[in-house]
Amino acid sequence: MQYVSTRGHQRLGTFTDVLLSGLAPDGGLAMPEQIPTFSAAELERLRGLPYTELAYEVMRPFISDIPEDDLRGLLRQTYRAEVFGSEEITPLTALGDSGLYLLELSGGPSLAFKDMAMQFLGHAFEYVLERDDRRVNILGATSGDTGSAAEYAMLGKERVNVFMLSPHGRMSRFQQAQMYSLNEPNIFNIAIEGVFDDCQDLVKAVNADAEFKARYDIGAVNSINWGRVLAQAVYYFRAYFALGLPAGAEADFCVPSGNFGNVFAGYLAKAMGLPIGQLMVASNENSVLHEFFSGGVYHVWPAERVAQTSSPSMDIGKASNFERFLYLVAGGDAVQTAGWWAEVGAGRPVDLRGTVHWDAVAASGLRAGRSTHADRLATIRRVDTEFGRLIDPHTADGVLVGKRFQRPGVPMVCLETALPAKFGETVEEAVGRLPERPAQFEGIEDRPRRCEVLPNDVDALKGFIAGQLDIKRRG
Ligand SMILES: Cc1ncc(COP(=O)(O)O)c(C=O)c1O
Ligand SMILES: N[C@@H](CCOP(=O)(O)O)C(=O)O
Repeated sequence: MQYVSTRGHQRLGTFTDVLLSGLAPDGGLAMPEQIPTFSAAELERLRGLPYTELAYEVMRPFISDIPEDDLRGLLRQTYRAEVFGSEEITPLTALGDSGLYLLELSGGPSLAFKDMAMQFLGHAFEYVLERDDRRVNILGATSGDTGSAAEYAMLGKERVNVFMLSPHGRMSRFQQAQMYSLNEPNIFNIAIEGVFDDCQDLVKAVNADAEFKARYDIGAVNSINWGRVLAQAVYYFRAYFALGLPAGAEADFCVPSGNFGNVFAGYLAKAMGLPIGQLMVASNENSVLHEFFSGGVYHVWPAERVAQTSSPSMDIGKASNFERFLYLVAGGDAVQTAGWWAEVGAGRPVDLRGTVHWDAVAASGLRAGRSTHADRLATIRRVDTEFGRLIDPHTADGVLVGKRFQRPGVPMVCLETALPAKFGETVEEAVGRLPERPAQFEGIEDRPRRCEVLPNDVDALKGFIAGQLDIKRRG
């Protein structure tokens, strides 16, 4: 399978090439040249497979440059009960007989769904770097969960350094502590004076400097990395089969969304033939995606408009992966996508109303809803009271929107994207008690912190990266 850029049909190589390179040289995102599909009979063959086997079947068509046995080995190394807390890896739990289900994705080391793909990336990076005798310096941006998942996945990996940008003071105390308390020679935490979108723009700006990128072997672990999206698609298949529906029957999914990576992975599963009906995008108060799906205009929000909310990982005004979705809406027309992103880059709206593209959006099954702080608290409280289940604020955004858009007789699977322990303050506000936290995280907020605060300035960031790598090189 070959990959191309969303902005120019530039050939980017095979899976391991795009795994290591992150953004395309033209600023676009990597997409497979075509999306392989499963027939109804093939889908039936996947029903009941253990997680690693299912992951192999879903991912294999996209990965032509890792031998079959090696890929199976990487997946077995990744998806283990000891790492994800259960043999099922992603258990599906019915919320009573409400027709709502929780897909549990947060049993991994950092207590958020990001581990599902990031653990795979950790093993895959190590495999490819050893095979090719290379090193990579990962530059990432986080609004709270990608950062810790990436750092836990890359801890102690000899050929990898992680430089992780986070918005200064905008994550939960637990999230900050998870990252900043690490004291490892290959992990560098950098708090940027800005919002998540500023952090992500810095990542893109560094990637746009081809000379710097090549000299310092810059790589990516955000969902701009195709490996993330691909590994995330697997659990949609898993959840669908766990519902035990008759062949071909539809299920709906609701996905708490910020950077549009998770829900795009669901769209990929749907495009591969999984019978997903509605795919709900649940936003918080930063409802730029809701604006698009309800009105047809995509107009990114400037940093000043992005509010600090109680589902902070979704405080995003410019959703990276949305570019992949619009590329598919345009039928893989990279020139059209590049045109739209020139508008986005200039801060202007992309208006699809009345166009064939808007018809394609309507046919995609994606819909959106949004939630507020009060909704979030009420949903956490209701799910606790009615179903005896404590959920985190992001999952609550999803459950609220999922319930709103439920169709009679069609199961609605809500993705649980983090454990409540990460957001104790908000959960306590909702139900009057703190959530349980795993023993290894007791007192984490009191541990010493290691984090560099930098201005929102690309040259300052490049200087920091170059300086730290020089120090390491000199030993
Ligand atoms: C807990 C949680 N929920 C939801 C999201 C939104 O997911 P995505 O950015 O893939 O849309 C994130 C961050 O990505 C998150 O950390
Ligand atoms: N919410 C994310 C933001 C980054 O998303 P990604 O999926 O593109 O890595 C976070 O928690 O960091």
